Amino acid sequence: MIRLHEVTRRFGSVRALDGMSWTAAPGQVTTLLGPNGAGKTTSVEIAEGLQHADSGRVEVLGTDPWQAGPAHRARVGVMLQDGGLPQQVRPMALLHHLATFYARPADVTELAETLRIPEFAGTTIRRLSGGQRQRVALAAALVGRPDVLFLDEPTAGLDPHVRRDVWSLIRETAAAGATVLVTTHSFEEADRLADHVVIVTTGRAVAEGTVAEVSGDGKLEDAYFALTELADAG
Ligand SMILES: Nc1ncnc2c1ncn2[C@@H]1O[C@H](COP(=O)(O)OP(=O)(O)OP(=O)(O)O)[C@@H](O)[C@H]1O
Repeated sequence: MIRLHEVTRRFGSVRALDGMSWTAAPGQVTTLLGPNGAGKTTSVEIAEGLQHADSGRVEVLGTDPWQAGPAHRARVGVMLQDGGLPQQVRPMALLHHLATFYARPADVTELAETLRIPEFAGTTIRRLSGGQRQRVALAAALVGRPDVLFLDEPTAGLDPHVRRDVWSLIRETAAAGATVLVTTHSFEEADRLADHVVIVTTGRAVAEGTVAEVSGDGKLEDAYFALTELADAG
């Protein structure tokens, strides 16, 4: 479970988070949608324990992530946009190495096959294409079989086959009981994946619920534009 309640975070005069509240439940995919600068990355980094909140309450797996120790962090998987991967290593060597950090890691061979990593297993990470690198970053986030998984735009730049496989892998991860949080700018991705949608703008959540609840009688896209334009005007 991830829970943010009335969280604030300032950078100088910028109020990145201005009373941000949302939740993400186990066994569900929650997608966070919102314009550039709305506060998605800041709220996710706070939930990951990489940044602290100025005020408000943050709880992940029953713990304040900023105070949490290594046992908590081992239960959390993170996929960052630019990967943060070592450059001179081949993908399988990296994944086998990461698996040794966990008590009950995923089956590395199976995980790699699902993400079609064997296609480029002989290439060092430095020489991979953006999409290939992203697949390795996703495998790295999943190898510890995390209870909470944070994915930042997981399918941006992926080809349609791989995107479809990544979507089913994300659904399977949630079906196995994990709390999965996905930030995205894709309405299609939110429609396909989300059990729960949160729309954020100017540092606050302005809607939260199932796709049907948030969309009302129209499409998710229409609700998004109405809600984010309304908040900007206010
Ligand atoms: N370290 C920082 N120093 C100064 N300002 C920051 C910092 N981090 C974030 N901000 C500001 O806080 C606001 C929210 O940024 P954030 O990265 O959370 O937005 P986002 O919703 O993730 O945007 P995007 O869709 O572009 O990734 C922005 O105005 C951003 O410029």
